[in-house]
Amino acid sequence: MTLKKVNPDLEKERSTCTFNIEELTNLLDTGAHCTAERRAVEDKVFSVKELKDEIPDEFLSHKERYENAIRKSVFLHKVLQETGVKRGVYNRSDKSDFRTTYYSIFKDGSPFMLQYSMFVPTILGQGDSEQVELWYKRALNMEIIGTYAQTELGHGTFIRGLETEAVYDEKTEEFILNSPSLSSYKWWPGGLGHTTNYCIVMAQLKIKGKPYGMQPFIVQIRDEETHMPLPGVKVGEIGAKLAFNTVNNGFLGFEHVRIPRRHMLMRFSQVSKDGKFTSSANPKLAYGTMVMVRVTIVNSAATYLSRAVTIAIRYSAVRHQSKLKQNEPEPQILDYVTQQHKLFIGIATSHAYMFCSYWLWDVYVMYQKEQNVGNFDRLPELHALACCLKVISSSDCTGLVEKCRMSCGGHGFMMSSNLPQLYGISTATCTYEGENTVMLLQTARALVKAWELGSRGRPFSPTMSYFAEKNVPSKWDSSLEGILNAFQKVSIGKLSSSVSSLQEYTKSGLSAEDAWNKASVQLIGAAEAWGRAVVLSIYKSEIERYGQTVSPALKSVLFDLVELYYVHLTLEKMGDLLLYTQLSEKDVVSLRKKYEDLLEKIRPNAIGLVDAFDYRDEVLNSTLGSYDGFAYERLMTEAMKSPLNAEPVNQSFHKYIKPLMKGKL
Ligand SMILES: CCCCCCCCCCCCCCCCC/C=C/C(=O)SCCNC(=O)CCNC(=O)[C@H](O)C(C)(C)COP(=O)(O)OP(=O)(O)OC[C@H]1O[C@@H](n2cnc3c(N)ncnc32)[C@H](O)[C@@H]1OP(=O)(O)O
Ligand SMILES: Cc1cc2nc3c(=O)[nH]c(=O)nc-3n(C[C@H](O)[C@H](O)[C@H](O)COP(=O)(O)OP(=O)(O)OC[C@H]3O[C@@H](n4cnc5c(N)ncnc54)[C@H](O)[C@@H]3O)c2cc1C
Repeated sequence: MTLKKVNPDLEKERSTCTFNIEELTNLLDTGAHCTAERRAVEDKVFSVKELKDEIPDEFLSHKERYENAIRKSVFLHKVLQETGVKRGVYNRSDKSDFRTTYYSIFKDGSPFMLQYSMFVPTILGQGDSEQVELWYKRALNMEIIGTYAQTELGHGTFIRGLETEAVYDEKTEEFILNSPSLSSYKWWPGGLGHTTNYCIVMAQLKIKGKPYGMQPFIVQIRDEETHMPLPGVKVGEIGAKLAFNTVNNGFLGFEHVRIPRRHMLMRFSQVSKDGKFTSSANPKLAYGTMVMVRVTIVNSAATYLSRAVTIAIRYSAVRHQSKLKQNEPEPQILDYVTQQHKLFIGIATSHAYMFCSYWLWDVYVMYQKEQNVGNFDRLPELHALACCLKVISSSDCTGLVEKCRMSCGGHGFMMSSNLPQLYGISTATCTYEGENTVMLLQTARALVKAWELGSRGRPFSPTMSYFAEKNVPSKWDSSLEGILNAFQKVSIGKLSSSVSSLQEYTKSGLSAEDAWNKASVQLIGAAEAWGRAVVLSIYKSEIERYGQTVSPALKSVLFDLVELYYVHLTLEKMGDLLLYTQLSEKDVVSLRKKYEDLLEKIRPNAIGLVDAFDYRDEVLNSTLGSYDGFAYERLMTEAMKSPLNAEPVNQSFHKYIKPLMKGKL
């Protein structure tokens, strides 16, 4: 099929863009040098023919998909090694550490994913210098391939309830790993099924019968030559899932498997040869990898959404349907304001979380530096931020990815659109690395503690400082500052009500735990409200900061999106605002008009805004979202790849249908 260069609809759209697309790309990539570096890596990666799929993945069997994913993972590793990309070392954004490039090769994840995302970072974060020297090099060279094995069949959320044991035997200076029950089997770790030969096992340390809490151990599970499971190791794959079907998530059980003492990662806690335990300065340091991954999820969530919204907006610009005016041709569906309502918030939300993720990453890096000199003061706030922003970014972005899929009508249901797969990998972020409700409850725990300490005169940490302000009623103000203040009032109101309920429930005789459980719906509301106030504040302040360095044309568009985000959220959360602020019906009417004006203002820049995410066709992997906009041609080309289309009549006709038709069954 010969294609014209670009669909005229998209050509027209690109001509109405009011800002410099490259300037926005550089800003989103955290610098022009990051864009250049990313494009150079992409040029290299996408020129490798072995990394291209001849048959779409969805037409392969489960086993074939796994084998194909392994083949590509190996080629990709080689290419990334040649380009000098540091695997296992995170950066501020998915794009600048090439996660996005990496994942464009696998629509459903890679079996090496956990090697890079958690195995190597845990060695770096939890190993002492000697252990890092030994294991990091081996892992980087792929001499060993590992995963992070924490979750068990019986427990994921409740880490203290994990059952896998590591019992120290001082006679042999070894730990004995054991899985005492079916529910203690590790369940979920990526790559564990048939890919990894080592793993970090989080297990309950016991010395002379005394428990010392969960600690990380590096455990060999397969022979380095034959890849056979080692004696006492029971390992396999957990089966088909909603997504992540090429990640090779696995199960693992131990029958008294012995490992050397120095295989416990000992940066923070140590066990001496004679079985003396030295505790870390803060027992929660063993949970450090989870904090780091939660921080990175905020950017991943924004990136998944930016891919989905690019596909949906490009498709909406080339798709014509129905009639707006009787005597005119069918309009582009992007001209329907309801379509703009579904999609433009996707661009703004992606920006909001991207800019917040850069800020959060900087907070994390700052904490790391302080932690290295024994200062853990920032950890409680960082933990609360990582939990809460992980939750609202993953749930908002996943909801909007699904909205993007539905906004493409029937074609959004096609696997070749890549929207179902994007939904799959996005919704997984709501569960992994801490289930979202549980993470909100962790956030609420930190907020209630801060509130109670604050009421006794203790200072609030920076993102909670507004708790100190008196919640006095003031006139509604629709400026950005006014809306931010209003959301802070909602946050204070919800937290204050939750704390009152907790106090009332305990006063009425409930235990602290029962009171907490009874008030927990309110508590997760308070946690979410704090997260909203943080995101509104950081998104605005980051754009104000960048606004001073970018061109006036770009600054104006960036603020259109900030305003859209603010007004959209105000209308969405109207109930809360009516309860806790002076918002009136008149204000709502004028905000609705403001919202409609903003959609109209953003409309000419819609394609420019998604082009600025700078996703090559190979990254989007979508029949609907390609840069040239030839969606129908691509849909047909992909349909022809269905194995059923290889022959005009399928054998099942002769075997079953014909006898049925002839009444000969
Ligand atoms: C680089 C180039 C090449 C390209 C390749 C790139 C590839 C990279 C791809 C990257 C993509 C990323 C994909 C990642 C894939 C991830 C796959 C998934 C992995 C997992 O899911 S691993 C398992 C995760 N599991 C969890 O998250 C479990 C959740 N549960 C918990 O975290 C906890 O148990 C809890 C938070 C629920 C707490 O439970 P509990 O009540 O038991 O708590 P405690 O009583 O023990 O403690 C409460 C106090 O401790 C503080 N606390 C809790 N957690 C932390 C923490 N992590 N840090 C600091 N402090 C913590 C609380 O605040 C409490 O403090 P207080 O003072 O007592 O109030
Ligand atoms: C795609 C994917 C990849 C994963 N990869 C890995 C991996 O590589 N390594 C690894 O170790 N793990 C991995 N996991 C496991 C993951 O971390 C856990 O599934 C997650 O932490 C949730 O724990 P759970 O499954 O035990 O859920 P549960 O805790 O059983 O949650 C079930 C329900 O109970 C509720 N609930 C639980 N506790 C509470 C509470 N205290 N208060 C209120 N409600 C509660 C939850 O809100 C939820 O509604 C992965 C999971 C997925 C889906």
